[in-house]
Amino acid sequence: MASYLKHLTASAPLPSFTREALADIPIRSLFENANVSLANTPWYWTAAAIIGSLLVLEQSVYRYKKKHLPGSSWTIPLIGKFADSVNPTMEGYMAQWAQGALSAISVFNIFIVMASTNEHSRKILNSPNHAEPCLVYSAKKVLMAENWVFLTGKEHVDYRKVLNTLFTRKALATYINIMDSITREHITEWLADAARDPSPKPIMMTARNLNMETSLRVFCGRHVPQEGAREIADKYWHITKALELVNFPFALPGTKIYNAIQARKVAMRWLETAAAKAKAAMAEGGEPECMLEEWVRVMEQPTYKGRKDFSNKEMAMVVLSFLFASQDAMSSGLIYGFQHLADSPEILAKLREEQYRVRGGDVDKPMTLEMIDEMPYLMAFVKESMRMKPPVTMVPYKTTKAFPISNDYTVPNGSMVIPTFYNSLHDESIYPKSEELIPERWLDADSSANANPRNYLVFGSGPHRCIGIEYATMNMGLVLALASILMDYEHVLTPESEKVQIIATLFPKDGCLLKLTPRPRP
Ligand code: HEM
Repeated sequence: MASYLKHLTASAPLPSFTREALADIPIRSLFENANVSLANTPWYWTAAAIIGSLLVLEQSVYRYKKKHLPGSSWTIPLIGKFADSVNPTMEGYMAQWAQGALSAISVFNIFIVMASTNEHSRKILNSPNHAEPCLVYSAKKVLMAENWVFLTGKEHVDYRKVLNTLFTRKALATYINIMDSITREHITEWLADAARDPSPKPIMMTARNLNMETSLRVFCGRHVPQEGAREIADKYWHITKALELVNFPFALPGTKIYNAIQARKVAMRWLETAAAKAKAAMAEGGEPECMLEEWVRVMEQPTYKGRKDFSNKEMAMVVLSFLFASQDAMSSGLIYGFQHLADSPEILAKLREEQYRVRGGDVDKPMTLEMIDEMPYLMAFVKESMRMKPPVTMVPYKTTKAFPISNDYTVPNGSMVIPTFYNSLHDESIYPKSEELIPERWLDADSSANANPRNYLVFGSGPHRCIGIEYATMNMGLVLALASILMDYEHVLTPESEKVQIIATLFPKDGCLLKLTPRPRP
């Protein structure tokens, strides 16, 4: 360290880049004489001068990049708004969005432009030549750098074409049987638990566990044994915690990232084995019963033109990416779905009426895609519930070149640029009474909600738009429908029920306390 500092004597002139950058800043006088020789100055003054210069440089670069955008006119040295991002709150985000269509912040010297309007958010999502998704820093370590989710441009488009075949209507028809039976098993367990202890309980983990088992079975079928499914579900929480927007960046033992990497290793072992077993099962013939088998079968078809040489590891990484992308968002959507229904008895009554009508009163009838087609109210509710509380409120992107995002502002290359969805989804001109839950707005073909699909950014937009939309909405609809005809559920309100907790996605702060009882059959 000492020798390093020795080389950095203040007798050296500041690099020209630095001088140019500093020329723009109001504290210029500090640097005007920066190239005077200080050869006789003690090293600690030299070090102090360098540190001081770097701190001033940090401020000036921030102000240079920020230009006229709203946002603090200076940034906290080194860490910036780190403290705010450790415990993000909806109120904090809303205050940021209220600053303007575009606003600036800096965290750990990463310059960030936040977009709060529909126009700017869509522009970011639909400008692949200027910006690409940048999952949180830890994501590459946790999901592995070679995972397809980190592909961009043509490579991404080609890979995604293959994966789109896993979400066709034919494939979804296979998955819905799995969803139906697993959901019924879980509801039976929930009711058995409630019979043993009728006190209200948060459904936070209950819903997460259901989603995890459903997804694992949909993706891997019988190829992940019960023991593996339990182990993945138990460890998965570590992955969720490591993927928060801001985290300690090094994978030292005991840190969230370290724990998440260990959890991923366990999951990958089971998922790779599942991919191998799915290939073997399809080689023996038979109809696909899960996504991995569907994938193998699609590749065998004569009409299939894409890649065929997917290794077990690659297939496992895709499943891992789906688990990662689905688990938190779908759980958030489901938990708010329960909360919204329990708090809106009129809506719940309409949803139940539709269920009994389409099922002819038979609550044991397994759900099919054709039945879902006849349940517009259910699906309108799911859509509206996520409009009110979008599970994902923002997705970080990074600029790959200078990005002229508006007439008077260009986001510098290498910045983070964040499209946000909340304002789009609560725009009073598109969604009148936007703070009210009104599923009917989606049932009227001429409503402003339906006339402006561009505003519905719950699943993003552009080349990286969510691949699992149909699967996610269908699963949420199915769970809420079955829960509503098989159970009565009462939401026990607490002072935290309306407060939002952000764990990557949004959740009610009290975890949504529900009191469950079996519902008499019609
Ligand atoms: C309610 C549930 C869900 C919500 C709200 C949601 C939301 C999102 C959003 C906002 C994005 C970013 C889009 C963009 O950058 O434009 C995304 C991407 C993605 N989602 Fe979802 N998602 C959900 C469920 C799922 C499920 C169930 C799966 C998998 C089966 C999934 C897989 C993915 C993948 C793989 C991507 C990245 C796509 C790409 O880069 O091409 N998501 N999702």
